[in-house]
Formats: sequence, C-alpha cells, structure tokens
Amino acid sequence: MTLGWDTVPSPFVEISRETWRTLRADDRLPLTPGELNALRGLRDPIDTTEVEDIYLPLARLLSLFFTADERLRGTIGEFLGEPVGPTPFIIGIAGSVAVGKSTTSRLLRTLLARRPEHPTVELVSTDSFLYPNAVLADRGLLDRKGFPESYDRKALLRFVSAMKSGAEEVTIPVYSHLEYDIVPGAEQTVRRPDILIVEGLNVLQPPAPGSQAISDFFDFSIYVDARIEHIRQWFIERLFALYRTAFVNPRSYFHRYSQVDQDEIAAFAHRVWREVNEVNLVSNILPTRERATLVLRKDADHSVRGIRLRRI
Ligand SMILES: Nc1ncnc2c1ncn2[C@@H]1O[C@H](COP(=O)(O)OP(=O)(O)O)[C@@H](O)[C@H]1O
Ligand SMILES: CC(C)(COP(=O)(O)O)[C@@H](O)C(=O)NCCC(=O)O
Repeated sequence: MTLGWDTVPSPFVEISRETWRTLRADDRLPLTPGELNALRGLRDPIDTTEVEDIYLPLARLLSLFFTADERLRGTIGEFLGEPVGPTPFIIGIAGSVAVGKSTTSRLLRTLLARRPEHPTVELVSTDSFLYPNAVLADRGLLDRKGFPESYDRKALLRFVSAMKSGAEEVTIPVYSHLEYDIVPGAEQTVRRPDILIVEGLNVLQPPAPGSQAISDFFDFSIYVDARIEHIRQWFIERLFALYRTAFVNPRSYFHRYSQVDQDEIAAFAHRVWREVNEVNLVSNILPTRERATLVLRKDADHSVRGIRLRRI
C-alpha cells in the first residue's frame, strides 16, 4: 500500500466528550464537593460534572491498564519460573505551565486510590528536580526555569529508574512555588506505591542520544492540551490571583510584585508568558504531545472537549 501524507492513518482513536462520558460504566463519584474543592488548583473551575464525565472514565481506563499490567507481571513470572517482585505502575502527566496538570494529577491520585482495588498512589512533581536558584543563576538559566536544562535530569532518571526497579523507598528534594526555589534540607520520601504519578512540563521529553528518557519507564502517559491563546489567558488570570494572595505573603519570592499596580503586574505576566513559558511550550513541550498514550483536549472554559487514545 502506498500512503500519501494526507492519508497516513493516525495511531490515535479520537473520542468525543459525548462518547467518553458514557465509558465510566456504573462508577459513582467517590468525592464530596468539599473534597473536590480542596483538590482544585487556583482558578481551576473544575466541577463534579467534569469529574463524572471526564475523570471517572479516565480513572476506570487507568485501573484497567493497572490490573492488566499486574497480570503481565504474573505472566513474566510464569515464564521465568519464579515470581517477579512488585514495581509501581507509572503514569506520566505532561503539558504546559498553567494548563492544569496539578489538578489532574491530584484528582487522579484520589480517584485511583478510592477504586475497589484500593491501590496505594504517590504523586511526584518534576519540580523537585529543578536545580536550586543559586545553581540556575550560576549557569545563566534563571529565565529558563522549566526548560529541560533547568532540571537535574540525571537525578530524575535515577529516581524513576529506582522506582521501576522496585526500590522500597527513595527520598527526593522538595520545591516550593511560594519561595520559587528548592527548599534546603527538605525531603519527600516516596515509599514503593502500587501507582506512581509523575507530573511535569517535560516528562515526555525524548532521550538525549545514548541516554534514556524517564518516559521509558512510564506505563501510561497523559498530555493535557489546550490552545495556546487559552493557556496564556489562564496563566495571566492565575498570576493576577496570585498577586492578590500568595504574593502578599512576605515569604513569596514575588512579594515585591504585591506592591505594584495592575498595569505593572499585567506587563510582568505577559512578559513571563511570552519570553519563558510560551517559548518552552512551543519548542519543548508541544512536540512531545504525540508521544502520550492519551491526550486530554481542553476548551476555553477548561472543560475537556475531546480525548485521543493511542491504539496499543
Ligand atoms: N508564583 C507562584 N506562587 C505560588 N504558587 C504558584 C506560583 N506559580 C504557580 N503556582 C502554583 O503551582 C502549581 C503548579 O503550576 P504549574 O506548574 O503552572 O502547573 P499546572 O497549572 O499545569 O498545574 C499551581 O497549583 C499553581 O497555582
Ligand atoms: C516550577 C515550574 C517550572 C513547573 O515545573 P514542573 O512541576 O512542571 O516540573 C513552573 O511553575 C515555573 O515556575 N515556571 C517558571 C516561569 C513562571 O514563573 O511561570
């Protein structure tokens, strides 16, 4: 068969919101509105309808993958004639700054942990592996926070590889959005969970030549997608909300901005978006979208309007 570029079949199945929402089967919402409120990121309008229509079917699909993976481990054990030790089922969650990865990750952690199998679920953000500001400043990278080179990629790879090798416990650094830096001396201990969610801008980055990528260890990956104009709007609105809340805290790295007027904060928000986050999105993050197992496509109001699922 000869294929023209316009007839190349897609490795993804496209699913409309209307079809997707029927795939939750009989699953009921295991969250109260108060609990959902606590999981919601700043200015994320997610509501119970969105959770029922989008995230319950997603949690069901992930749970099916998780149990299929456990069966596969049993098959490998039968083949080898000895049991294979447990390793976490690893889910990567990628997407731009301000697209809502943290809400998606926290929500999936809770929905998965409340499924009948009751798996233990841990959540790690790749910001734990950002170089401290002092190192970024030394390397001239302070304006490149979130770009691949601003992370200690070797340490991140060691962490994910240790988890997938069945390590019982690994400690990692802690990043504070408020202080905009790694917290000196603070640690997050990750004890081997049944499911590990790894969330971050660049979790789907391809490997450097001769190296491995963290996504080599993922069992499933999700790319949270939206139009650039919409994400820009969400970033700017969130920065305005932070200006009136987090920035007022004297411990905030951006405390001085709580004193400026609205025009200045708008100029700052547009500049950070244009010069940092949009450049990173276009050059490093968007090109990884096709590597995901599943793409959640959001509309201007943050609701998911369609899903693309990779044919396995
Ligand atoms: N300067 C800041 N001060 C305090 N919190 C922040 C700041 N910047 C971002 N955050 C918070 O950090 C979290 C992660 O943001 P981000 O990496 O943009 O991912 P996403 O919006 O996709 O979850 C969000 O909950 C956001 O509200
Ligand atoms: C900390 C981040 C790089 C996100 O990191 P991630 O958790 O995705 O690894 C990002 O939220 C950030 O601070 N970007 C720098 C530009 C800005 O202030 O928006």
